[in-house]
Amino acid sequence: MTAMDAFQDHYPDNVAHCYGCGRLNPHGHQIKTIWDGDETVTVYQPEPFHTSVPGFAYGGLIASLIDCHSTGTAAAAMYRQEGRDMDSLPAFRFVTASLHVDFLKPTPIDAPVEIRGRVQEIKGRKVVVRTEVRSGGVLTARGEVVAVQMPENFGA
Ligand SMILES: CCCCCCCCCCCCCCCC(=O)SCCNC(=O)CCNC(=O)[C@H](O)C(C)(C)COP(=O)(O)OP(=O)(O)OC[C@H]1O[C@@H](n2cnc3c(N)ncnc32)[C@H](O)[C@@H]1OP(=O)(O)O
Repeated sequence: MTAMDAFQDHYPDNVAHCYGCGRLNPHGHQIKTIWDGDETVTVYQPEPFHTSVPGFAYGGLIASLIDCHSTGTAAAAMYRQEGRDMDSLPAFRFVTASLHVDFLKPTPIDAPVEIRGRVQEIKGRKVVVRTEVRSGGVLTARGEVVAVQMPENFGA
């Protein structure tokens, strides 16, 4: 892994189709998240069709960015805690158990959105990630995600 590889670049192909973060989903957001010290960062440029009120981004987009930024952060944090390379096996795979978003101000659609995350807690199979969303340096949303390692029988 190089310093600027995104976490999502290391997702195995069989879990790389997520609408928010899968690099193999041509219709998805394909977000890219990296470490910046103890924080994780995603920068995303909304598209004109992500409109809510004209000029502003749809809240569901913001929630989606927080969601996948946080599950990626959870995986990266577990690798970091264990001192393991993100391509090493067994792979850490996280899904969202809980997603909480506070929308503080409208998020402009015509400027890049920056999501910054911090790991609040790692306990067993659970990682809690807190995020802040900014546009042009202005805080527009806050998020908290509980991410849980995907069980073997996921979806059964
Ligand atoms: C990087 C290199 C490669 C890595 C490779 C990565 C691949 C990365 C995969 C890509 C994918 C992306 C994913 C995108 C984000 C989605 O969009 S994921 C899709 C939406 N989410 C889902 O469909 C999940 C559906 N829910 C479930 O399957 C199950 O409820 C869950 C989440 C697996 C949890 O079930 P469980 O395993 O039975 O959990 P359980 O043992 O009861 O609880 C474990 C802990 O979590 C807590 N918890 C469970 N549910 C909740 C809840 N709803 N609220 C709060 N806490 C909860 C429990 O309290 C417990 O905490 P502690 O008591 O230990 O403190």
